[in-house]
Amino acid sequence: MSAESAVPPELDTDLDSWRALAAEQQPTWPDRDALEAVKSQLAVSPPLVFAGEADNMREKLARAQRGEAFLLQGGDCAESFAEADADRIRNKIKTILQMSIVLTYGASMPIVKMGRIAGQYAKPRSSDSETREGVTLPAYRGDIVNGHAFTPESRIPDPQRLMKAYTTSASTLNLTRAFTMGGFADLRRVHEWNRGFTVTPAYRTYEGLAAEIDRAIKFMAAAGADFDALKTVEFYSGHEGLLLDYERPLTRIDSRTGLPYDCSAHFLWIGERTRKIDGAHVEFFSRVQNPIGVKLGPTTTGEDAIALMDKLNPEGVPGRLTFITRMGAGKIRDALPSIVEKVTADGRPVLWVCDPMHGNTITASNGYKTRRFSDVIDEVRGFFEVHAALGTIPGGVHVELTGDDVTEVLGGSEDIDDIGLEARYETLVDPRLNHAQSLEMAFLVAEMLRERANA
Ligand SMILES: O=C[C@H](O)[C@H](O)COP(=O)(O)O
Ligand SMILES: C=C(OP(=O)(O)O)C(=O)O
Ligand SMILES: [Mn+2]
Repeated sequence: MSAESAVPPELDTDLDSWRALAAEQQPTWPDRDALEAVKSQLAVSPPLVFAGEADNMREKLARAQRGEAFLLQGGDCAESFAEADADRIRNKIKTILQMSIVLTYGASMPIVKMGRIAGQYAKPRSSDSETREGVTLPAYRGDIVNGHAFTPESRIPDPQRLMKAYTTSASTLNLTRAFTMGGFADLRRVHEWNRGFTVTPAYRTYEGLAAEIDRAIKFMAAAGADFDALKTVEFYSGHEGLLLDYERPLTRIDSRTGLPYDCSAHFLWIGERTRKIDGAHVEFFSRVQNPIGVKLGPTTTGEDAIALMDKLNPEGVPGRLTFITRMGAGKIRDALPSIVEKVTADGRPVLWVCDPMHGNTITASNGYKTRRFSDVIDEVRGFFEVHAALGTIPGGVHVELTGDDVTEVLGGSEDIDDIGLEARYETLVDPRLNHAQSLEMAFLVAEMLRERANA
């Protein structure tokens, strides 16, 4: 018996029901024996998260559903093994902490913080292959599958990468936990989170806000407040639940409840390309207890959304299901209302989150895959407008970003143009907001949240 099937038979059957269905976007592993060996190894490796943490997160997301909190999720489009180093992880965490403080302070709203981090290694692609200068090779599908280098050897799916994804996720999560629980995230260090970044207009605006927070904290200290609660922050991990050869072996039976949890992350989302109602991904994630997200692109209908609710959250458990809409700035105002209306009429709760990145991808004149900062902001604005018009709750944003000083998205206060993209275009798949653009976005979203609160 393989280690992967070392769970009670009745649950094993449930967790493997997806195997009878079509699983899109999976690699063809050439070495099946090596794959089975790695899956067995993963199945006996310690879980990366504790099921109780996923339950806590579900409760936090339920608050966001009710408009009592707001979700901020950010991180790379595709994490890479080579870049899972301390500096980059710290910059990413600092950027998300800074954004969240801007949102908390600007909108007087608790922020649920989640990275696209510690597992965001598998990528769905539009095409199975990539052609450069007449040479065609299999597409890069994320570091968990194959290498980014454009050579035949590197593009062969290698099962050993599953184990490397697990160990790199473990070390990334370990450092993330150290930063967020070990004193670094203490609210009294708000200034320090800005150190080391390039001085931009957003950096200066943040300094001003940090000074105000300092003054408020000093005032509260003088008034005798107890600051123990400010020392740590809850930070959750999330990634696209795409590669079932990874997610299934990391799914464990929780000893407290006897129920299955995917212990590769707190939160898993199903992508736009794999959300078919009768597909393997929706079937698999319907069986685990974690909070689950589904990306909804512009072709989604209200009926699709209800079918997903029937399958993924039939009982309407608060916090269980998040719809991450990614329509495009030009489409959201037309495409979103009918979906929200249908879901609202159903009555079961969902958390509405806006991904303003994936519907706004364009190709620059010099060939770079990019996005306009103005389109990103316009999509978030459209998202807030639609929810305001319908009296529903815009509950969060989901963003591709990095703490590094890259040049991948057009615009922002540094006004990056087509040629400017050439300076530091480093992403492996999709363009990310850099540090300054991430802060600018947080200031703009804080304003939108404030307007909503005052409406
Ligand atoms: O991150 C999202 C998708 O994996 C990505 O946008 C697909 O990109 P592609 O169209 O270049 O394959
Ligand atoms: C693949 C992604 O998005 P989508 O499924 O929305 O295209 C992603 O979030 O990287
Ligand atoms: Mn992406």
